[in-house]
Amino acid sequence: MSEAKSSGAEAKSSGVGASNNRVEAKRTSSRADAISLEAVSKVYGKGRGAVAALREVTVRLPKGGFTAVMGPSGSGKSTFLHCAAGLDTPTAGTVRLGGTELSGLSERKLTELRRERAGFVFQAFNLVPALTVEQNITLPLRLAGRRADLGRLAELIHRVGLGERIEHRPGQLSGGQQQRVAIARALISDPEVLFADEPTGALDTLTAREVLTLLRQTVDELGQTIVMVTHDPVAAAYADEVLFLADGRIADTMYAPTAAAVADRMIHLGAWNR
Ligand SMILES: Nc1ncnc2c1ncn2[C@@H]1O[C@H](COP(=O)(O)OP(=O)(O)OP(=O)(O)O)[C@@H](O)[C@H]1O
Repeated sequence: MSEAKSSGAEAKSSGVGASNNRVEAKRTSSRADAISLEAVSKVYGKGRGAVAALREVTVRLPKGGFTAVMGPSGSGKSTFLHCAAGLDTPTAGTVRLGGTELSGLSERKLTELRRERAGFVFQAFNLVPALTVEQNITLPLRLAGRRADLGRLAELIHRVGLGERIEHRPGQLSGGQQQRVAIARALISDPEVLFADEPTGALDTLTAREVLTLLRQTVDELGQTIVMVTHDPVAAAYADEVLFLADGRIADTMYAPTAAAVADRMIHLGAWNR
């Protein structure tokens, strides 16, 4: 993130009142939604042992937006991401990905939708050790029985800065390089949404910033939509919008976040009390 964005965002940092006004404006906005959740609840288990991980969450995420999801441990962030991405099924409510309602889909259709319309980046990179960088990046296409668009492949390899490394295997790369391969792999099928679960959780500060800058560039230059779960206020400050979850509900929304404002909000949510 540039200093200019950082200081500009500081000035625009929203209090709860300001953010509510913006939420109001967004509800009437005509921008198409990449994802929408309506009254989504998720309960794990049954009876007295049941845990409500999400409680009637309603939110719309615009196409081309970068949304960070934050909240105390156990607040429902992973469950939110998994339900939004069709990796988990809500107990109640409706999830739409680009207008397609997920609840009506068979497991086979859901798998197809995830493969063709969503990209995933995880904390642990999840690359295949025996495959080269290029083979890892094109793996989702091969699994779908499709050929790589060579122009897109070259553009992505250049974008993630791994032009010299395409024949290398993950074990020969640094953590940051591996995560950049994972990002290229997630983008190769031109997904409607890139879902990232703690993408910088295993990286040192400097490498994390490079990865976050790369994610930010895909939003600014390719119009990519990103939803990213993170514990890190600095990472959240790369997003356009931060959703704060607390006890399975959206407790607040912040636009043009700064690390300081996000950290402050997290302190008020009691995120770091223990
Ligand atoms: N498979 C499961 N079975 C039972 N309870 C679960 C399951 N998955 C999550 N939970 C519970 O649901 C709640 C929300 O969990 P979730 O993992 O979504 O939170 P989180 O905000 O991502 O947490 P963290 O920051 O610690 O990763 C927690 O109380 C958790 O224990």
